[in-house]
Amino acid sequence: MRAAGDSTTPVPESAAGSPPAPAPVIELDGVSVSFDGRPVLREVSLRLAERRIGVIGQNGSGKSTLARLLNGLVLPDEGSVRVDGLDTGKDARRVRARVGFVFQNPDNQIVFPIVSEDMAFGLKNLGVPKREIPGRVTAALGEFGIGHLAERQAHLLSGGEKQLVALAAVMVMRPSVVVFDEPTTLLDLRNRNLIRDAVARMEQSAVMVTHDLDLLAGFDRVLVVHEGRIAYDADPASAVGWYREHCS
Ligand SMILES: Nc1ncnc2c1ncn2[C@@H]1O[C@H](COP(=O)(O)OP(=O)(O)OP(=O)(O)O)[C@@H](O)[C@H]1O
Repeated sequence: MRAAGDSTTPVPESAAGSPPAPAPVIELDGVSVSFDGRPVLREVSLRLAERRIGVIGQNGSGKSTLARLLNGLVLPDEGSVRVDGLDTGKDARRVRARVGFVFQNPDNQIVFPIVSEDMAFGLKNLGVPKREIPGRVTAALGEFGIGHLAERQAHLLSGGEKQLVALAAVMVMRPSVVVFDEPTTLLDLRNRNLIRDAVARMEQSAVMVTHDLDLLAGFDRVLVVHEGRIAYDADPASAVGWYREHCS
């Protein structure tokens, strides 16, 4: 087990050359969640402050529910979740501005027909001045090497292109942490590697739920969720080793 904040991974430099802001602190305190009276997460307490955190575990163990708690998509039945001190239930808007969420299926996330319109919509909602929006959209698409998709119809893109657009649409909002729920499940090897490399380059913090254990190489910390509890919490090699031994 390791304490939060003892990462030894070098912190990436931002595009401007200045070090990024410190990773936000996410605190879960005695969190339990049930669906239809069935417990899914049980008394989970965690302090998450590392830049790269993986979440692994068997199907149905509670990983997505844990991920959704982090930006208030799911609220705890008991206990609390705080992001830099903001309660995910009471301060939902401010929490969502800090914590972006990339869904497994980008179709759940892309709303507007044209890629640039979809990205602009999120910025308008955030209250970003109109004159700044095109520049931010262009920069975010360029960051992921998909500037050429700006005027394309989102629903006609390939699965990998859609996933990159969904990631850019979250990143354009400049969250300080991005939660990924199985972002590579629908992708071929090339696009899976594109996502892996994009995540590695991100200056923001990332929490990633995945069954693709190789994605977690170089992460600071990996949580193993088992039957609704954090069964193991360690560096990637130890956590993956524990998971293989106890959960296969
Ligand atoms: N909104 C919901 N309503 C009812 N049950 C739910 C809901 N969300 C999740 N569950 C149930 O909670 C349990 C945990 O689901 P969760 O999606 O968190 O698991 P997971 O570890 O992410 O699984 P997987 O690896 O299969 O994606 C499952 O039994 C699931 O059916």
